[in-house]
Amino acid sequence: LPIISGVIPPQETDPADFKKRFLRKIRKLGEGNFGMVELCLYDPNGDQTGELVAVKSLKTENESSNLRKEINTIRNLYHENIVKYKGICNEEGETNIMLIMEYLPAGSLKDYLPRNKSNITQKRLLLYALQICQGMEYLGSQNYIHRDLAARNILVENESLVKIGDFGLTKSIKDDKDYYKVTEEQDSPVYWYAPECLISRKFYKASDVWSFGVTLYEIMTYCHHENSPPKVFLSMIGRSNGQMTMVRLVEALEKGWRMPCPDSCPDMVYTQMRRCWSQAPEDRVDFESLIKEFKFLIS
Ligand SMILES: C=Cc1cc(F)c(CN2CC[C@](CC#N)(n3cc(C(N)=O)c(NC(=O)OC)n3)[C@H](F)C2)cc1O
Repeated sequence: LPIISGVIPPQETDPADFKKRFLRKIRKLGEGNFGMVELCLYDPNGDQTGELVAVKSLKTENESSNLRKEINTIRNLYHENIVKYKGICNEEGETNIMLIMEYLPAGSLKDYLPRNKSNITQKRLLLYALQICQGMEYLGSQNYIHRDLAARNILVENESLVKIGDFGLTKSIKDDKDYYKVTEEQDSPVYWYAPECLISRKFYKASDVWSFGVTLYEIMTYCHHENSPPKVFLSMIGRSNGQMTMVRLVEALEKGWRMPCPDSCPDMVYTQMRRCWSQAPEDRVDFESLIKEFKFLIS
């Protein structure tokens, strides 16, 4: 039979391969040390019928190895509480690769909670806490340590679903060690860091549990800027210059000082925070136990 004329088989195109010429920058969503995340319209038909995506790119090229590691991390993560990888844009040779992710217009909990405080119940806050623990338990099961868990990196899909949205500092601990040793001097989010991270720059999965406790504190205060962890710590340790701040923070934590129970936060929830903030990593609760606790508190 002659080939039916006029029927051209669709070109086999890889949906994860984004062409730079079809990416239209709309606005910046965030800024990091070495790069940024921008809202873009991917519009191959050139008629505004394309889809909105979040694009992470680098300011300088020398960080591309970090971004490549982040891409290889997020592309292999499949969980409802982890932001979806969509693909990469990798043209003009190998230099400036870009990570394309799904766009969640409601933004992070840091944006969402203060704006919607009046119609978010405490039970809903505990649902978000549960979902973050479920995403983190999955991340740990893949032998990754997040190292930057905070409300600013949790995205809101809708009022009943949140996702871990950024993996810029995530490290794999696949080989023999059970910790990651910080090498680069990032201006680290010290107020979310466990003592062992501040003292020996070692990150364990239990260090992510500590950061989750700080994130839970943010959630229970609806991310109100007056109660932000930096403000609360600085009000306790007093203002000082950069280096001294770290020293005073470590001293306060070693003396057992912890952030106080936020107003209107139930004791049973504050108890979970304190279980995340045990001085020794091995004494901290794990995400599996936290999931059971939040399921009970929500039921
Ligand atoms: C190069 C490194 C680097 C650069 C950065 F800008 C940041 C900081 N950035 C992280 C991604 C971010 C917050 C999260 N999670 N976000 C993602 C979405 C989305 N996928 O929709 C979104 N949406 C939104 O704001 O809608 C109104 N915000 C926000 F851009 C901050 C971290 C970095 O490591």
